[in-house]
Amino acid sequence: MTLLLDRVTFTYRRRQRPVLSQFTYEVPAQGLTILLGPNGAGKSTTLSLLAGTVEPTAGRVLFSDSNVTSETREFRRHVAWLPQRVPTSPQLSAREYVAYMAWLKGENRADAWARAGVALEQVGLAEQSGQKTASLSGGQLRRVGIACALAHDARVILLDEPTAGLDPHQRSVFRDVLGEIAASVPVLMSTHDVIDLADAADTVTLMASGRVRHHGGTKSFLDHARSEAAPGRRAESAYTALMGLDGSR
Ligand SMILES: Nc1ncnc2c1ncn2[C@@H]1O[C@H](COP(=O)(O)OP(=O)(O)OP(=O)(O)O)[C@@H](O)[C@H]1O
Repeated sequence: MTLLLDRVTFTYRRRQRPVLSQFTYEVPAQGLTILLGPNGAGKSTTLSLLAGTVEPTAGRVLFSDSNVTSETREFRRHVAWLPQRVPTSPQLSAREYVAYMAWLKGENRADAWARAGVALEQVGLAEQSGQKTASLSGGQLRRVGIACALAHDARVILLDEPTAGLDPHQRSVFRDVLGEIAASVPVLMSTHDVIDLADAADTVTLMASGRVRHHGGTKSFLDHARSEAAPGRRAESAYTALMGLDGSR
């Protein structure tokens, strides 16, 4: 599996300056990659382009060497995508909703229903699976969205700030789930939870102003931390140093 942006330029309507310009980025083919960066860095735009939900102004999005814009159906079957705002159907129960999304991704009805049950269990929502999505909390809805990403045969999983709105316990549950999933399917996720997740990631990509500022294994990211940083603060310290927020750039 390869999924990449090849010299992509992207400009939002009614904006003059492109958010991304001649931007090339390949999703690492294995493990968990976290996409870090300040607000407005271009993380969501990058993920939306990789997910095929927006089209580049110029350049190509390639999935296993096929141009995504021309192979959209096949591509959507194999790419799981959780946007920042999880779209739901309030009249459906959590399980019906997840099963419906899996069916849209090409699972047959029986498999979609079975997989929805397993995915909701994975995200700790087994007890709420019969509840209408309209009655779920924001954090629970986010977990329903994560379950949708897990309920079909994805070859790559893209998650835009999946931990936003989760309480500390659920964040740690999610981290464990993610570790299990990323062992077999590559996962790229954006996050602001640097401290929580940098240690769990295999690869860290740091974006700023539409460019990759740092990309590499987690160790090489953490090596940028100040030597006096406490063990629990190394990721934050590395982020600060690489962003030049400590006056080093
Ligand atoms: N729908 C839109 N229309 C116009 N401009 C947009 C739109 N969405 C994002 N932008 C702009 O594009 C730039 C990149 O935004 P993007 O959401 O990709 O950043 P981000 O790194 O995901 O930020 P955050 O951490 O706040 O989610 C920002 O300047 C933002 O204001």
